Amino acid sequence: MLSNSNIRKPLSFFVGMLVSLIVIYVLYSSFLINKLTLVGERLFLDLENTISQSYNVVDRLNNLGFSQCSKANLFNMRKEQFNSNDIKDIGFFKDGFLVCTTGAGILEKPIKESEPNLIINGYSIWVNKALKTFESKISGVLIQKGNYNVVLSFEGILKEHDKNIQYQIVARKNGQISHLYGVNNLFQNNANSTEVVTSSGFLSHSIELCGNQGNVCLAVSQRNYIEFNDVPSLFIFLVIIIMFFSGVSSIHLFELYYQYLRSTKRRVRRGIKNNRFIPYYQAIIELKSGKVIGCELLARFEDNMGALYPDEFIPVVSDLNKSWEMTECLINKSLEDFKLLTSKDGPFYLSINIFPKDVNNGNILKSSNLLGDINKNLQICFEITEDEELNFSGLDKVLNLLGENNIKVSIDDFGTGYSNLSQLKLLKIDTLKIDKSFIDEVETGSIRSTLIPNIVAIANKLNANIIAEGVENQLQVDELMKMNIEFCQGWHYVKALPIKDFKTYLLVNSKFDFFKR
Ligand SMILES: Nc1nc2c(ncn2[C@@H]2O[C@H](COP(=O)(O)O[C@H]3[C@@H](O)[C@H](n4cnc5c(=O)[nH]c(N)nc54)O[C@@H]3COP(=O)(O)O)[C@@H](O)[C@H]2O)c(=O)[nH]1
Repeated sequence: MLSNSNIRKPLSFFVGMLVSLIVIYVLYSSFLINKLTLVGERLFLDLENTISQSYNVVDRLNNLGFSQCSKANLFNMRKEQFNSNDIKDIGFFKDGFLVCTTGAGILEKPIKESEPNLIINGYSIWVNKALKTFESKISGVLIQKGNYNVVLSFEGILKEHDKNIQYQIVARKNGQISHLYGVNNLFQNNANSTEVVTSSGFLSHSIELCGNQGNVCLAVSQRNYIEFNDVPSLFIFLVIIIMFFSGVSSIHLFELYYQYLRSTKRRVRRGIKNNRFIPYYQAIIELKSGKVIGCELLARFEDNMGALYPDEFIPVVSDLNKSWEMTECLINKSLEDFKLLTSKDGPFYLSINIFPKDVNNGNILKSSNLLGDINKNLQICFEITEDEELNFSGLDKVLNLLGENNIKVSIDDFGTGYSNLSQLKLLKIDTLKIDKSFIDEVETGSIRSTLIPNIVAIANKLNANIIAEGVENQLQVDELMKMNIEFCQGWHYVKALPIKDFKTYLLVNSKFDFFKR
């Protein structure tokens, strides 16, 4: 599905938009939670100050020791109220009756003290108490101790804070919640201590926290986007713009990722890991008789994205320094392919391409583990290309390996690279493979083809066989035979085949056979 760009691009655009929407939501939510936490903590500090100031006022007045609602007593009560922002009224009690208040003065009819809603730290608290001195039209929070009470309003504290935020102040005693001020039921009883507890819904966020003793708690909540109340369209416009750009960038990012997924480098790396290399075999023919005498192993690669040509993957394998891994995988597979080969006509010549770098770095020595117990009808030949100079520092060991395992050596693409005669002599070369570029147009006497007799002369000096590569027609066959070339391979005879087809080819064109399993 992803290989179809008509689907891939809209899909990645949509995914990019969705991801950016989620990111916007998460970022905006965490911004709101942080903001609410800051507001809540500051508010709670103000709240605690207000309450403790009220306690102090009540304590200070009690300490003055008035027993009557005298002028001096009222004066002191009014002075305390004047000095406070949050105390709206102060009352004086005598024998359980409210006898005067700063707001109403001396009451004609004293008011009987009722049961408090809560008692915290010895202070009685009335919640949302309708004040009789104001004909029950005003309610407030009352705090009383000894002969004095104060009427508190939290409005002052809350007024200073953000209008877009909702608050609830509650008192909590024995697990029972009493609403003190603000929006009812905002506090969900999630907080137990001064630790801020946050909760998020899809469209709103809230925090809760309580005082040291957990008696007074605060809930603060804000609906998402409320800040944009004045300009909701601006907010929506901004979100859409961000989503659009994310969608477009995600198309580009995904295309880059898709290219990476399909890159030859990644496919080859995975191919090495998963043994994706398949041996194909191209027959080597004796020109005189037309008989098959062996084959060259040629690597093929296929994965779920399709096939890669050797010219694409061979350089990448080399760049990734995975040449030996690939060769090892192919040797193992081909030894298995030819395990049951039988011969009535001499050994079967199996030519395996080896990267020059694996000769230079000694990786080739690892092949002795693979070649220990192979079919005796096989004559293994390591084919080394001329495209890289051989470094002979480890030659002794390489020669030992070749000797011990009866492995022959051929030089591939001869005439195009770095080989020199003394090196070839040292390696005891068995075969020179003449590069296809010499064979092309041999029938018309191309300039390059006129060099073939020189290669034949070198091979004679080395006592080596010659295989002509890339033979494509009978005219070339005729010319090569005239030049005393004995062996060849090329599409004129057969292309490289997978083992199943190559077996059939062998059965028809040679005396080699396979035991039936
Ligand atoms: N180190 C390794 N190199 C390998 C291995 N397998 C392949 N190769 C190298 O990759 C190059 C390309 O190989 P490939 O595409 O397999 O081509 C080979 C033949 O298919 C092609 N050929 C053979 N006959 C003809 C022909 O008549 N006409 C024509 N146009 N092409 C023909 O030539 C390639 C054989 O090359 P060579 O190895 O030089 O004999 C190539 O350089 C391979 O060497 C591997 O396992 N390891």
